[in-house]
This record gives sequence, C-alpha cells and structure tokens, in this order.
Amino acid sequence: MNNNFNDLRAAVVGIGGVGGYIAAMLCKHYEHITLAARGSRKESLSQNGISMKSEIHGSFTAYPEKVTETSDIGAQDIIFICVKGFSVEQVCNELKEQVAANTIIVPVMNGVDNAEKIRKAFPKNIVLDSLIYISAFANEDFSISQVGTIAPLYMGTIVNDERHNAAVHIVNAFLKEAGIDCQIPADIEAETWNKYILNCSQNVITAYYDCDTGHIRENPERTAQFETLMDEAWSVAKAKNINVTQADIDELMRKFRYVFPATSTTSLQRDFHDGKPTELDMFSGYIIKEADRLNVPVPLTKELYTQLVKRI
Ligand SMILES: NC(=O)C1=CN([C@@H]2O[C@H](COP(=O)(O)OP(=O)(O)OC[C@H]3O[C@@H](n4cnc5c(N)ncnc54)[C@H](OP(=O)(O)O)[C@@H]3O)[C@@H](O)[C@H]2O)C=CC1
Ligand SMILES: CC(C)(CO)C(=O)C(=O)O
Repeated sequence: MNNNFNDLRAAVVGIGGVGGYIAAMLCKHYEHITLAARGSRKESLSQNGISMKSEIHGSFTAYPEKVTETSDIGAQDIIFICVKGFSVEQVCNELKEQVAANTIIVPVMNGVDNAEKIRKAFPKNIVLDSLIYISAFANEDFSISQVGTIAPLYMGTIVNDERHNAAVHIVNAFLKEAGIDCQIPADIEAETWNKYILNCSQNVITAYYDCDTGHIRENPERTAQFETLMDEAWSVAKAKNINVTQADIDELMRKFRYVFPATSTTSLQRDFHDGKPTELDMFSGYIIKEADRLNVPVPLTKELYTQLVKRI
C-alpha cells in the first residue's frame, strides 16, 4: 500500500446517494478515482462528471479519472462498495477479477452482515466495517443531493490484527483528507448495530405507515410500536453478545423524539413508496432469521415484515 494519498487508486462502486457523496468528495480532492456505474448513469458521469449539492460542502462538479462498469475497474488500492444490500452478491461476482491481493474493501452501507458476505467472497483481502449517518440521494439527472448539517462515517474492523488496524487508519486519513467526516469508534460492531437497531425500527415503521418520522412521533400507538421494534432488534443484538447498552437505546429514543426533523423519511419508506426494490430482508428479514436461530421472540417485527412483504 502506497501511503502517498495522491498516488492512491480508489474506486467507488454504486453512485447513488451514499456512493455519490463519497465519490464527489474523493473526485474533488484526488486524481485517481474510478466510479463504477452502469447504463445511462455511467454515460452521464463520464461525460459530465459528478455534480453534488451538499448542505455541508456546497455545490460543485468534480471529475473522476475513469467511469466504467464494476467488472472493469482495474487494480485499486481501495474499493468502496455503496450499493443496496440486495446488490452485494452481484457486485462481488463482478469484482472477482478486479480485486488484487492488496486491495482494501470498504462497504459503506446499512445492515450488519454485508462486510461478512464480502469477506467470504474475498477471504484474503482486508474488508473493513463501516456505516454512515447521512441523508443523500441521486437525482433524475444523476447529480447527488446531500441534506443536513452532518454526515459522519464510522469505520473500524471487527478483525483485530495489525494489518486490519493499519488499514483502518490509512482509509480514515484518506477520507478525512478529502473532507469526509470519518471517525474511528471504540467498538465498530456495537456502532453498526446501534444504527441497525434504528433502521429495524424507524425504517420499518415509516415504511409500514408510509409516513415521515413526525407522523410516527405524534401518534402514541405508533411510537409504542417503534419502541417495541427497537427492543426486539436490541434483544437479538444482546443474544449475539453485541455490546449495545441501555444508554445507547435511550440515546436513539432521544434522537427519535427530539433530534430527527419531523419531515425526515427513511430509505425503506421511500423505496416502498416508489415501488423500488427494498432492503426489507436486510432489516427485518435478518432480525427474524437470527431471532429464530437464537430463540428470541420478535412478534411485532414478524407481523410488520409479513404485512410489508405482501406489498412487494
Ligand atoms: N441514501 C442514504 O441517505 C443512506 C443510505 N444508507 C445505506 O447505504 C447503502 C446505499 O444506499 P443508497 O446510496 O441510498 O442507494 P442507491 O439506491 O441510491 O444507490 C445504489 C447505487 O448502486 C448502483 N448499483 C447497484 N448494483 C450495481 C453494480 N453491480 N454496479 C454498479 N452500480 C451498481 C445502483 O445503480 P442502478 O441505478 O444502475 O441500479 C445505484 O446507483 C444502503 O445500504 C443504504 O441503506 C445509509 C445511510 C443513509
Ligand atoms: C436516515 C436513517 C438513519 C433512518 O433510519 C437511515 O439510515 C435510512 O434512511 O436508511
């Protein structure tokens, strides 16, 4: 691995909301950035560059070194995978011939088993663990919008060895130098589950009622369901010995009650609303699978999952 960041070669796979944000920031700062996209998105990005309207970083257009399909990105030092959960297997297949022995792979996605799936596909590579708190989306014209005043990316490794820990620090510095708020938490597994518990409650309840956070909050019955979903996902985390504490859950509840804007929606709600493929299986589906394996009751998660599946 070359430690001169200007010489590093990095690719972003999946130029939607999250990948688009990371790609725009990297392209603005570094020379050797490849974007993996397909169809008309690929054509537009190669002709026009990547445009972003960000409430943190302002509006700008930046230009990647190369825009190509995932199966053609070539040798890279770092690959960021920013697709929806249901695309991970396909992306891994497309990357098979592209990943070199020293390539570091960083999924930046929701969910708790994507890094594991990627580790299985690339057992010799360093695959880091990460998550991002952001609200970002790709527009019809393939430009990216990022809303809100913060977008922290948490990164770490559940594989605790020297190689992995060194890689965390390199990728962290690489992202920070490009202006991305990258932080290394003490326990990345707990941090990932923390957000996942929020996704398994807030995303699911907003999708179920097809409404924003304000409409859950102002309704005591829906708020109680939100809390039950949180408790069920937390029970699964505890059964898996993940260190999510009562204080973490209280903090999620505080954010839900007082911090998230009333108009905030979730990715699952938007995907259901728009009739797009969803990450329901990555949220409730995985919780149910693990709950059944570990004998943890999750009745509300199962009920809402069953109802939501009928809408697909
Ligand atoms: N958006 C957000 O604000 C947040 C999202 N997340 C999480 O981040 C992850 C990514 O979400 P998000 O960015 O919203 O997703 P999007 O749907 O906006 O973007 C995913 C992109 O991946 C592309 N893609 C899929 N398969 C391939 C492939 N084989 N090769 C190249 N490109 C591919 C899609 O392209 P195409 O259009 O061609 O299908 C699409 O542009 C998810 O896990 C999500 O839950 C987490 C926090 C917030
Ligand atoms: C914004 C947030 C945190 C909502 O739970 C999210 O991750 C999503 O929409 O997928």
